[in-house]
Amino acid sequence: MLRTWKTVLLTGVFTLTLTGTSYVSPDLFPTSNVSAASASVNAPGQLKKAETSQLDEIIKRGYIRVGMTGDYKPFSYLNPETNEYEGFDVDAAKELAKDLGVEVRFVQTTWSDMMNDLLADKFDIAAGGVTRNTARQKTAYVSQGYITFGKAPLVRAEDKDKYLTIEDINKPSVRVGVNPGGTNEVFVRQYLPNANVTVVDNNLDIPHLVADGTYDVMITDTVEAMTYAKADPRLYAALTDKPFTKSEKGYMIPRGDFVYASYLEMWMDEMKLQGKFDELYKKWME
Ligand SMILES: O=C(O)C(=O)C[C@]1(C(=O)O)C=C[C@@H](O)C=C1
Repeated sequence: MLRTWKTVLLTGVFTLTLTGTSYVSPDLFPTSNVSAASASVNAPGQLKKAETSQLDEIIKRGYIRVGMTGDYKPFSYLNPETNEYEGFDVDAAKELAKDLGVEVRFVQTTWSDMMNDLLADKFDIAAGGVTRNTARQKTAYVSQGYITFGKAPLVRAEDKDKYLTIEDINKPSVRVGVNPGGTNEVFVRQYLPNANVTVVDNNLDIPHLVADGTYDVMITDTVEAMTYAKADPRLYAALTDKPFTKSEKGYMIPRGDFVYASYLEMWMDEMKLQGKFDELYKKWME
């Protein structure tokens, strides 16, 4: 389903860094948008005591609930044929569960709902290509990063030299497809106000709609652009070596739980130290 650009309402501001430039951009998850009911689950500023850590609850429960959108290759993909989640962060979540000695259960969310769903205790951790940013860190706990990437254009192969700057894209004649609620939309709203933008609810549709000529550009993360360009010769991932922005992916858990956060950080340190994230890069990104 397509939605017009004007129907999207996001509020608030946060600061991002565009290669060498500081700028202000809409906040994806402003604290004011968090409903009172969900915020009371673990409201900002409310510190949990070590003995009530969510880490213990997960272990006692016997499974960890991992929130994912399933629409973002190669990090998380809900395969409609098998109804199973696949991807880098699906494998990482299974490793996390193994390390905890519990089962893993995936809970579907959307980029627009992810923060509220986390605060409403629908899952224990948000994963699947979540971009680290200080806006999110104000409301949840965002882990260390595990991969660096940037925003760049995914275009048709025949247009490989056509959309190499913001100015090339920011024109009424350029049709841009973007998913709602994530950092792609933040970027497009901030930098491409003059482009002909359509918000496409299903992120998985956009690369195909670029390939078939419905849109000219998908602004997305370099990792995703490369995945689609590799799978479809009609597509080209531009500027992968010098993207418009630079960010990292991480995981989000409720804030104020020192025991759970420390565990997550040590598990990530170990994933790096033991080369397990490297194995996942090779499997999903090379
Ligand atoms: O919001 C985020 O953290 C994301 O990185 C998710 C996001 C986005 O920016 O919209 C990233 C790329 C995908 O195409 C879809 C979702």
